[in-house]
Amino acid sequence: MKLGRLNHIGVATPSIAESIRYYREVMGATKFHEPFDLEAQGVKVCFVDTPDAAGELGKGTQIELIEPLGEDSPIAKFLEKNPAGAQHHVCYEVEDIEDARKWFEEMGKRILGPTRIGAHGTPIFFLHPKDMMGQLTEIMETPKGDAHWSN
Ligand SMILES: CC[C@H](C(=O)O)C(=O)SCCNC(=O)CCNC(=O)[C@H](O)C(C)(C)COP(=O)(O)OP(=O)(O)OC[C@H]1O[C@@H](n2cnc3c(N)ncnc32)[C@H](O)[C@@H]1OP(=O)(O)O
Ligand SMILES: [Co+2]
Repeated sequence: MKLGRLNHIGVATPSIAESIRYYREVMGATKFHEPFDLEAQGVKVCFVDTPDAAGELGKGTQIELIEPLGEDSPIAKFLEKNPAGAQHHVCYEVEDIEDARKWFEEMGKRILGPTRIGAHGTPIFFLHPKDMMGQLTEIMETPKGDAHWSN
């Protein structure tokens, strides 16, 4: 497996509305995507764009704001421990999600649940933070047709 780009940083927040204000007013962010509910994953999601190396918005790493949705949201307990919100996970891209799953399984890393469709509409899975140097790690298959794998 080859490490791909850092697709997003997951940031848990008690309020996406408040976080949007923060990223706009304090951090000077300008590109906010429409928040949406991801019921199957128990979160409300809002992507905030950061510029890529050329200063362009649209291809750079995103901030993924996630707010608990429903009773058994997987981030509810995390927010109890971090009531103001906190950096929650990182998401790296890979070329082939099944190849990546085998790679980590063979190393004995705990994969949290089945491979499923994530917030970008592509297959993802999570790796337990205790097996990943303390970092909850999301692996996401690069959207097909994304030229960056060709270079
Ligand atoms: C998929 C849609 C979207 C996308 O990008 O496509 C998302 O990213 S949605 C993101 C929300 N979904 C998930 O996080 C799913 C995977 N997460 C889990 O399965 C759980 O959150 C889990 C297993 C990581 C933690 O479970 P729980 O919240 O019940 O907490 P525990 O007390 O059992 O945790 C055990 C141990 O891990 C430490 N921990 C918990 N969360 C994190 C974290 N985000 N980063 C680092 N460490 C974490 C926790 O402190 C416990 O450690 P201990 O030393 O035992 O206290
Ligand atoms: Co994520």
